[in-house]
Amino acid sequence: MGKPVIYIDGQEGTTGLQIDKRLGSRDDIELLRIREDKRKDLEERRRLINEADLVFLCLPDAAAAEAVSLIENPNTRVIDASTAHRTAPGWVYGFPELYKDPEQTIGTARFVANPGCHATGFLATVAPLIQMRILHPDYPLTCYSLTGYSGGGKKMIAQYEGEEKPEELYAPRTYGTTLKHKHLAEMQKISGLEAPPVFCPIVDDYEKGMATTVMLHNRYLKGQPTARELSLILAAYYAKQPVVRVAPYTQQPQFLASNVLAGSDGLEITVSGHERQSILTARFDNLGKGASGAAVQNMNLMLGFAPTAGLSL
Ligand SMILES: NC(=O)C1=CN([C@@H]2O[C@H](COP(=O)(O)OP(=O)(O)OC[C@H]3O[C@@H](n4cnc5c(N)ncnc54)[C@H](OP(=O)(O)O)[C@@H]3O)[C@@H](O)[C@H]2O)C=CC1
Ligand SMILES: CC(=O)N[C@@H](CCC(=O)OP(=O)(O)O)C(=O)O
Repeated sequence: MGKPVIYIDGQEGTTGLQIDKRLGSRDDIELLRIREDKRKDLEERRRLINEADLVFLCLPDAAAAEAVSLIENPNTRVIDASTAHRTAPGWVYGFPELYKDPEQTIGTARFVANPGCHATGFLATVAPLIQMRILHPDYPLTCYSLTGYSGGGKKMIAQYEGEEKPEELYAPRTYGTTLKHKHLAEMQKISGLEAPPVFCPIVDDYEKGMATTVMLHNRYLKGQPTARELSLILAAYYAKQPVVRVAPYTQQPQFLASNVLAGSDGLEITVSGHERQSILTARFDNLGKGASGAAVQNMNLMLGFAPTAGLSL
C-alpha cells in the first residue's frame, strides 16, 4: 500500500500553516498542495479533497461545511479544525485522552472534529473529574481562559502586529461577554455538564499560549478532596498520556505564565490551592494542543502512526 495522501484545505491560514509545518518533513505521508492562485477555486478544492485519504479543514465554519459537501470519495476521511461539526451527529470529538480506547474511537472514525482551543483547556481538567464522578454534572462552574492573539487567526494577528496598533491592544482584553462563546456547546456536551459554564475568554498582547482556569470549592466535590489530592487524581488519570501531563503539586509556581508551552504540542495541568479550594489551570499552545498539534495527533491515530509522530513535546 502507498503512503496516505493528505490535503490541507486552508493551507495558508494560521492553523493550516502550522499543520503543514508538522507534516512537511514527514516521509510517511504524501502531502498534496493547492496552487496559490487556486486556493479558493471550488473545483480545484473538490478535486484535491477527493484525491486525498485524509483532509484537514483549516477554514472558517461556513467554508468547512462547504468542503464536506464536496466529498464524493467514500474513502476520504476528515479532520475539521473549525467549530462547524464539534457537536454534530456522525462526528467524533478529537480529544484522544478522554477516551478509554482512542485507537478505536478516533482511529476508526471517518469524520473527526478537532476541539476548540478554550474548550481543550476546560475539558482537560473538568471532563476527567466528571467521568470519575468527583465533580457533579450540576456543579455551577465558571472558567476564564487567557489566549495569545494568534488564536484569532490571520485577521487578529494583523491587528496585533500591524503598524497602527490601537492603545487598547497593549492590554488584556476580555471578550465573549454575552456569554455565548462558540466553544460553550462542546464544553457542555463533551464534559457532560448539565449547563454550560460561565465562561470568560481574555486575549492579550502576545502571540501564542493559553492558560484556561476553573476554580472549585472542594466541599462540593465527592469525597471532599484537597487540592493536593485533586492533583494526584488528575496525574493518575493522565499517567500514560504522552501529550498531557500534571505538574507535581509540590512544585507550585509563584506565577503561571500563559505562554510557557508556546511552541509545544503538549498540555500541562497545574492544580493549586489548599484543603478547601482549588485552582485548576491547563496551559498549552493554542496552535499546538489547541489546534494543529491536536489535529496531527488525531491524524496519527486515524492512520495508525506512532501517537506523537511529528509533534514536539
Ligand atoms: N488560530 C487558532 O489558534 C485556532 C483556530 N481554529 C479554527 O481553525 C479554523 C482556521 O482558523 P485560522 O487558521 O486561525 O484562520 P485563518 O483566518 O488564519 O485562516 C483561514 C484560512 O482559510 C482560508 N479560506 C477562507 N475561506 C476559504 C474558502 N472558501 N476556500 C478556501 N480557503 C478559504 C483563508 O484564506 P485567506 O488567507 O485568503 O484569508 C485563510 O487562509 C477556524 O475555523 C478557526 O476557528 C481552531 C483552534 C485554534
Ligand atoms: C483569540 C480568539 O479570538 N480566539 C478564538 C478561538 C480560537 C479557536 O479555538 O477557534 P475555534 O473555535 O474555531 O477552534 C475565539 O475565542 O473565538
